Amino acid sequence: MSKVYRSSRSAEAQALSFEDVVMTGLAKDGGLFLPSEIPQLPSTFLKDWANASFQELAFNILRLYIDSKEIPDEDLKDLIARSYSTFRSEEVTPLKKIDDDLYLLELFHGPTYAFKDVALQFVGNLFEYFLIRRNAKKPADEPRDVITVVGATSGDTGSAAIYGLRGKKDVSVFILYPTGRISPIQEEQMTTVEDANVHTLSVKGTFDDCQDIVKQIFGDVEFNEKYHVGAVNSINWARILAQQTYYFYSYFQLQKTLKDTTSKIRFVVPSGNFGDILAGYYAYRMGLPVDKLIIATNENDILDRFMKSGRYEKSTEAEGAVKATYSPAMDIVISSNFERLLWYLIRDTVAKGNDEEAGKVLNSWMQQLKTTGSVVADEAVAQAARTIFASERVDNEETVSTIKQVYSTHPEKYVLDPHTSVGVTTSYRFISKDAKEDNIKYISLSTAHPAKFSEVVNKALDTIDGYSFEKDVLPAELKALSTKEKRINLIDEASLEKVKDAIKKELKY
Ligand SMILES: Cc1ncc(COP(=O)(O)O)c(C=O)c1O
Ligand SMILES: N[C@@H](CCOP(=O)(O)O)C(=O)O
Repeated sequence: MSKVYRSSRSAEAQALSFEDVVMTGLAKDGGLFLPSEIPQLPSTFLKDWANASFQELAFNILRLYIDSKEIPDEDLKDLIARSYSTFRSEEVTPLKKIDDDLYLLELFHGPTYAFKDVALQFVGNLFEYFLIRRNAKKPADEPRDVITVVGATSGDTGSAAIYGLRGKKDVSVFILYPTGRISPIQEEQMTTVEDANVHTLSVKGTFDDCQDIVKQIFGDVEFNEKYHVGAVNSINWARILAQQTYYFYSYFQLQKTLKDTTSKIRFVVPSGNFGDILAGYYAYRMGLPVDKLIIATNENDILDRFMKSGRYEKSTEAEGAVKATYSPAMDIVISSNFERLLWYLIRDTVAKGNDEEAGKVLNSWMQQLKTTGSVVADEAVAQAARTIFASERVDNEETVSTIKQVYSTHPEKYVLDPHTSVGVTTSYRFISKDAKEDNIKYISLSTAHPAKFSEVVNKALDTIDGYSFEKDVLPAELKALSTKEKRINLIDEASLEKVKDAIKKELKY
């Protein structure tokens, strides 16, 4: 059972608790925290867990990673119950049949209509739980423990983090987003929240610039000591952990629908920062019978190129600049969580099972990536990735045409969001190559509600008779946002100092 965490870049194992890892976010050496051993599922889990609710499954999985001395059973159950009581679907993440071989895992039934809610509702409650416990032990004359959350978003993490943390005592939230590169509804979701502990910074630059500034803030010892910086991005291990539940839940849901336990199950995941699919990798390593994890990228295709060539490098076009695509939340060049996967792959191959050596090799690769923009992985590492992962790249035109095709052929006129469409396009490419006797079923992750991306959805569907965005797609709750006042704080340059100054100005200490 894994209870010890280490940094992906450090040679030394650090005996860190789950609480340390969650509250610290990023390791001091710039690496990501990961469990050195991945816990294994009980041998009877396929039978025992098959009929569990989402909440029961979440408990079973989290319990394998979090010691009951750190969070007792009763408290963990309460955290889980509160985190998923805010979802509009009783199942939390229901499965929807699209075709005989294709199912959509709808992850957008939380407060902000994006998959991030599944983890960030829980992470918000976790921060609060740890802070209440820490402060309860403090004498009245000592300063209270606080946390200053600093996060970067390409649109969805920001609002999900804000809705997970708004109004929470001793927590301040600062979300950086790239000016003009998120959808209007995403900006409204973040900037219309009135709680005094919530702040947004619209930064002139790309998501990668924002993510880079956030990582630099974590590396700033003085700033960190004063403000106690915390992470809501998927660099925070708790995000990856909480996302594992829906792989298990959908696996069992599909098995029940199929009544044929011999089917192979593949997950297709629209990917950017690699946090969502990485949760699937942990589920697989724990023992969930997954046939393949398929990475679906948009035209920002660093992950697809790695899978095909073993080279992890920024695009050769325009010095690796990010492209603005129809699936903007995935407009990311460097996928921060890919580092966690590389650590396991390196350890299992070139480092011959040695944790310290894996950290050393990965550290040198990450330095090389930073300085030259490119790393060539050992063939053994690339091969190890290919044993479970596959990938495809989807362009804007295909994204739009799949939205149109699914709407036109599905009996309920199902509307995909553009990120989900990248996954569905990828799924159809695989399905077209499968033989019937392969007996493969695809679960494609639906990562956001289509209403968040009106421009692309309308581009696909506007010419179809009878289609109406307002009537068929837009929930009243999101429609109401446009009438609220936005608080926009512009940072005119992607500058660490300017962001730090903006945070200091708001916190006033
Ligand atoms: C709607 C949507 N789909 C897909 C992704 C990609 O997920 P990940 O960054 O975990 O790979 C994101 C952003 O993270 C997103 O917001
Ligand atoms: N697509 C994300 C980018 C941040 O990714 P994260 O999973 O690391 O928080 C977003 O929508 O903000």
